[in-house]
Amino acid sequence: MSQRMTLITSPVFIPEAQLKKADGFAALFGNDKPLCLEIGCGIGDFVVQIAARQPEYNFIAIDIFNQGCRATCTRIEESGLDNIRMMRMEARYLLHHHLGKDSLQAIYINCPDPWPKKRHRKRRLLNKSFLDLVLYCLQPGGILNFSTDFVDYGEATGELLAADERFENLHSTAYTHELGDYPISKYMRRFLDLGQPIYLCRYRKKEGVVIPAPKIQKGFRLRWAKEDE
Ligand SMILES: C[S@@+](CC[C@H](N)C(=O)[O-])C[C@H]1O[C@@H](n2cnc3c(N)ncnc32)[C@H](O)[C@@H]1O
Repeated sequence: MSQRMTLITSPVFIPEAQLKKADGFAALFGNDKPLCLEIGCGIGDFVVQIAARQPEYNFIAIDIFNQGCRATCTRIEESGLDNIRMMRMEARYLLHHHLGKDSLQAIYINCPDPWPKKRHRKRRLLNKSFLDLVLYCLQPGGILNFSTDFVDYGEATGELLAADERFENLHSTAYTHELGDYPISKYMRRFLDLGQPIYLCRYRKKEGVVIPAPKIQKGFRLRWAKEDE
């Protein structure tokens, strides 16, 4: 799908070159609070809710969709919160190139693209090799949070995580429909309003788990418009 590109000049938007120049996220935020990441933040409604509740953490929100990045920047600015930054970046690219071993306190992935056709399932973000990368970047005790409205994606991810001994399940079942105080994103709201349950998985990386550095997979670097570089 082609995107209508607009230049993002928001002070909370961090082009990759700025991150490289700053030499890390602590310098960007001006403090070394633990870092959390939301992947595929859409219009940014979730990250603003979670960051407002947790001022003791810094949050990076990423999306590959230029218009979503714009909307997120506007939301962050309107919130007045100083613990969120937005980047237009592909998840695996960011994790491999800018977030290292044990660098994240939490990862949030809400309603990722479900790729419902069987022949497209291999394009889904959540799979075994992605989990290796997630585990490498999460610090011991760090939490992976995943939600989806899509039955097959929820069941498959719940099974994958429950079978992975490197994680401790924060719920008593592989996934749950009980959201508790978990913030509701735009897509989650849309499906809840239609009466469809959300599948929520929350898993903690166990202490003492050793993850070898995952190999970079080819083929996921997207081409950016010049102005976002
Ligand atoms: C279905 S929307 C969900 C948006 C939001 N999380 C919500 O729940 O309202 C999925 C979002 O993930 C983004 N996305 C898809 N693949 C991505 C990737 N590999 N890295 C970063 N963002 C991605 C899309 O651009 C889109 O904005």
